[in-house]
Amino acid sequence: MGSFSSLNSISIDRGCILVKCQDAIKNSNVKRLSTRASVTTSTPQSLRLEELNARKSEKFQIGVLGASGYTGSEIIRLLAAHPNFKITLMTADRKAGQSIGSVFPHLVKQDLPDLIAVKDADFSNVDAVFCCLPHGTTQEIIKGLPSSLKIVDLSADFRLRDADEYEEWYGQPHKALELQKETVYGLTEISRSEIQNARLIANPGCYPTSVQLPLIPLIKANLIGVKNIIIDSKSGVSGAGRGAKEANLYTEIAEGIHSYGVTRHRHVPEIEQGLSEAANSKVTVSFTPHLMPMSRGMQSTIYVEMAPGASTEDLYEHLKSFYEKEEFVILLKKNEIPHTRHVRGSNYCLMNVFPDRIPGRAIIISVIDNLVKGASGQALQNLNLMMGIPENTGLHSVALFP
Ligand SMILES: NC(=O)C1=CN([C@@H]2O[C@H](COP(=O)(O)OP(=O)(O)OC[C@H]3O[C@@H](n4cnc5c(N)ncnc54)[C@H](OP(=O)(O)O)[C@@H]3O)[C@@H](O)[C@H]2O)C=CC1
Ligand SMILES: CC(=O)N[C@@H](CCC(=O)OP(=O)(O)O)C(=O)O
Repeated sequence: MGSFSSLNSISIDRGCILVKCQDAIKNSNVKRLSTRASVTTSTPQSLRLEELNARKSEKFQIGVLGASGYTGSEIIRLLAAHPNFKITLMTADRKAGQSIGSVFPHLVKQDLPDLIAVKDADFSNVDAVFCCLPHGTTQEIIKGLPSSLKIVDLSADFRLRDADEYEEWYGQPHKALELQKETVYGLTEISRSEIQNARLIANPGCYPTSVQLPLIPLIKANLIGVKNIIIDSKSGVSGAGRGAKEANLYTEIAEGIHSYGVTRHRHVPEIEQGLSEAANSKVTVSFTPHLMPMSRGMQSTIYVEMAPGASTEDLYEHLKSFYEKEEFVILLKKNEIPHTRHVRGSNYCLMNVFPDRIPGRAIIISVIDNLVKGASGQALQNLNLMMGIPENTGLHSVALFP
């Protein structure tokens, strides 16, 4: 087992002891899964430290299914600086048989295995996988994986709890309903304790992440009404994946805004599911997504009715206290406008609340990088939790600016 050479500081963060060490992990022997250490007042501190010291030096073998796509390559980029996760298996479909450097030249220097087809993959030494595959395909593949594997699924296949709703929005019956029952929806800041103990995570969609992070706390606190929520969202083109067709060509997207999914987009039921759970009643929303001429980034501008007597100041103060201790969700100073260029390449969600000209209404703006907090970054946050290591491991990169 590997070990840290020195222990510098200890802190307690969201129920976990964080141990900061000066040196990187020295050895890279592979250990299998372990659980997260929760702090209890009855636990002898010395024992806990030993356990955490051991855990911080553990290495886990990671598979990336769909490594030749945008979210797969983003996982590889993030794991390049991860001390505990080593990618030992990578799959592709049409690109199976190729090296990662031939598919993504920016990754040529990474020490990684070649891409293989899922059917040829040996999972016997793999501890956990990120599934970065198209929805529909994913459920069949996950069904065939060993039940010992921890899985973070970036597709939409396990996000909707209602099988009929899945069929209605995704146009085919769900084929792995038994797995659906054990799935935890991985909006990290909202469901942290369930995620820690989960085996299979449905990583949220990018639009639903940008919308639910501000709205769920406000709905739970009864500060906004659940009627007349209007969501106007904009996404970078990478949101459509690397296999995107004509509609995503440079000539179609550059120098313009492209609305799509008007009146019907498959993220509507996912957003409504999360908000309805927060409200304990059925919530419906108006949602229109747009493609913007940028590679990555996402903004949701959300128009809400405030609860009788509530003010934008109340909404602001509630979000401030709700996210005060969170590393990746940041409520900006009053009047500061969130911009997508301030989250490019980072796992941050920036948000703010503004008064509407119409009395009783408020405008909320939230921004994320669709490939990071909207996909691979949140997926890594979740797997860190599932493996019992600090949630922010490998997620320290600040935004690329300008
Ligand atoms: N892009 C984004 O911003 C976000 C995406 N997501 C979701 O994450 C998942 C991956 O998205 P993204 O990376 O953008 O998609 P890409 O189209 O960029 O990549 C898809 C990957 O899946 C592989 N693949 C395709 N079909 C099959 C198949 N039948 N069997 C096995 N492997 C297959 C591809 O291999 P090959 O290259 O060889 O064809 C590729 O590696 C999707 O479900 C997407 O909806 C979620 C949040 C945000
Ligand atoms: C720009 C663009 O095309 N975006 C995708 C959503 C990306 C995403 O989050 O998709 P999943 O739900 O599959 O994870 C879309 O609108 O379908």
